[in-house]
Amino acid sequence: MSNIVEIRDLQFGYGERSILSALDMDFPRGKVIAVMGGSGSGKTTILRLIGGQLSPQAGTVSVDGQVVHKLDTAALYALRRKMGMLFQGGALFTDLTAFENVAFPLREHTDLPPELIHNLVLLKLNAVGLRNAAQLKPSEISGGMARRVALARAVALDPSLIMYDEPFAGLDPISMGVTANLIRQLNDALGSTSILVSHDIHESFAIADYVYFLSQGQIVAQGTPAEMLESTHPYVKQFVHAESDGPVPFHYPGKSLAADLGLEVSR
Ligand SMILES: Nc1ncnc2c1ncn2[C@@H]1O[C@H](COP(=O)(O)OP(=O)(O)OP(=O)(O)O)[C@@H](O)[C@H]1O
Repeated sequence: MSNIVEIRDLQFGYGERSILSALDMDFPRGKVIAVMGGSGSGKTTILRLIGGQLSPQAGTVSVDGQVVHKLDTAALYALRRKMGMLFQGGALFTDLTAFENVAFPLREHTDLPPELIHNLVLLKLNAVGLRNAAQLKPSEISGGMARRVALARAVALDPSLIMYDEPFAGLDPISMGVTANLIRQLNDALGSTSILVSHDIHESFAIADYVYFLSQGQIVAQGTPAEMLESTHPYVKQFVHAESDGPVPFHYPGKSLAADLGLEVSR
């Protein structure tokens, strides 16, 4: 099957509040796919549905040909083993060294002998340029380096699907570029598929093969980064060119300013 993840006619809400509706998305194998949209548009919720932390009210999410919400606990656990996840903020265990952080999933999910774990961890740290920082703790490295350790940890088990939730948040421009390039390199070196949830147009467009734009729980535009840069869709234009007003209004809806200032002429 050419798509590692397929979302079909998906409906999801928290309680009564609908978050995603009639959602269809494809994530082809080997690609880096960006899911973009404003705060609260439902991006993280999509990752949680793919990871099976949430179940849809209707429709399906399939990963590797299996409908996620129909799996029993053992099958879901086995599927999750194929997924790597970089959570928002990419929090590391603060009292463990970079080495121990990356070793953690290997010790948790495999019975590999210690020498092999040792070598695998050094290879992962080497891939993110931090082999020589193996014995440092998060408080002893920069935020950008910590994010790279978190990347190494996310790919420790050679996942076939890697999900990144806002991997560029809080990084300086140089670290952002380094992180973006690493996401692409790790994807291609491992032959995996990456889903990148981000607000950051510049970094995401630089490495993504395909982009989905999500607004109010629906896909409003999709295509290659080049196609999205040329798009005349009002939401995409507002997002890509960082315009303050457009389909996403600058003003929180409500009374007009004139009404609030008592200047509205009554007819
Ligand atoms: N556990 C929850 N219970 C109720 N509502 C929630 C819960 N988690 C998220 N929401 C709401 O669902 C909506 C979508 O949230 P989600 O985190 O998927 O958005 P997002 O696009 O990832 O936003 P951001 O970029 O700000 O992280 C938001 O309005 C949020 O307030």
